[in-house]
Amino acid sequence: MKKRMVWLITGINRRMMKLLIALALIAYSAKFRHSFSIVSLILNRSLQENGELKIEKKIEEVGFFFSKIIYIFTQKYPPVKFLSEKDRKRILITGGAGFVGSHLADKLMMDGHEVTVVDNFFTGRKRNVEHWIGHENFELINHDVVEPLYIEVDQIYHLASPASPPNYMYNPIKTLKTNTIGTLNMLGLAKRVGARLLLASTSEVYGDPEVHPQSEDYWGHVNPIGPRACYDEGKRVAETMCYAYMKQEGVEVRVARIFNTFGPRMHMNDGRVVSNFILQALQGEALTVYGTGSQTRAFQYVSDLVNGLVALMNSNVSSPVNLGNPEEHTILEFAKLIKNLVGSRSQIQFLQEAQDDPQRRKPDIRKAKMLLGWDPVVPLEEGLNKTIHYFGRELEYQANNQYIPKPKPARIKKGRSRHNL
Ligand SMILES: O=C(O)[C@H]1O[C@H](OP(=O)(O)OP(=O)(O)OC[C@H]2O[C@@H](n3ccc(=O)[nH]c3=O)[C@H](O)[C@@H]2O)[C@H](O)[C@@H](O)[C@@H]1O
Repeated sequence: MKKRMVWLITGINRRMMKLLIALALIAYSAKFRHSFSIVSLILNRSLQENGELKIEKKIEEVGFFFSKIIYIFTQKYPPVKFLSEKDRKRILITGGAGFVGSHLADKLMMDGHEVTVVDNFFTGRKRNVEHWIGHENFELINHDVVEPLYIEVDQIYHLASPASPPNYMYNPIKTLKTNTIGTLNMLGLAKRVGARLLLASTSEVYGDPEVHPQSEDYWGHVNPIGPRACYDEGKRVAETMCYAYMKQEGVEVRVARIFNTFGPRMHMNDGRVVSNFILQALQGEALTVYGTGSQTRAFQYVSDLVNGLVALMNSNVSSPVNLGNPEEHTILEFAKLIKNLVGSRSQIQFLQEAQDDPQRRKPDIRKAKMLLGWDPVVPLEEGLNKTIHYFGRELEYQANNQYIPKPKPARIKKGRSRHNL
């Protein structure tokens, strides 16, 4: 009997507690007095008409309604698709806090996958992925791929490496380690967990090409001991490693040869031509053209590249595929275009030509078109305007933080060997 009484009292208390908590929650979440008075009205009427159970039900309903509204208004992440367990993949992006990696992370997250970003923040930045931090499908790991990594994943996008010439030349040994040991580690991981690996290779494997435009069957023209070799040769051996793991261990590999890419989230001090010219034009400084400016490049917007990477990863094409926009321009034309789009009065200044600078570069993308159904769709000017807008905002941000970045010149770190190899 005593036991039953205790049970009854605690039962009532539980119910009362629930009631009080629900009321407190509603009062807190409704925030606005007006909404709160409506809630009280509903509650008062219910109190008179129904018994305690009905009130409780009503409170739960109202509470649920408000929590839904609050969820909608306080949702801090970009919208994410729901994928069933069967379709949802666990995806690792090495270098995922970098320029391309962070855009890829956005796409895969919004498509509903579970994304793990690994970055050593050498050129990547937390700011690029901060909008996902705390999301249940997202994880950010501060890790250098030169060290082994032990996680369970289905797909690996291996992007980790500095990609801008001044950055990769800054510490060539580290660039080599990242592209060789780092790639071996990721292939080892892919083998252990049965994941598919996509290597972000580069148009630089073609070196200073003697064939124009460059198709995937061209073997390239690379100086193995020049200043760019740490990157060119590092990526070439990374490709070799992929195919060794494929043949010997049965690892599924995909190799994307990425041509010049630009867009928001390029680092202000990146040192590549797009960021340098935009920054110079916005700050009214001279646009620095290396050499005569007659060397050519073809620039693709980052969203096109990301779509190509995902299409390649999910295709059955294991041989290398070029991803780039074939619209070719001289660097001088490009300087004039950016100056016009910014509406800048900057001069154009001709500086010494960079050593081993590829003279002509343009992708042959017939393979990607045919096998992936992929084609770049963002026009150059549209992409540039978006990038200019982004850099304008970045300059404001930096100014508020009392830091005005300068475009990075193409030179090797002070104190290191300056021998011209
Ligand atoms: O943008 C990219 O995605 C590519 O950038 C670099 O390749 P590169 O073509 O040398 O890129 P930039 O440094 O942007 O140079 C492009 C051209 O502009 C010239 N340049 C660069 C910077 C500058 O201030 N002025 C200037 O005239 C360079 O000499 C070069 O001829 C990387 O090596 C590639 O891996 C990467 O894929």
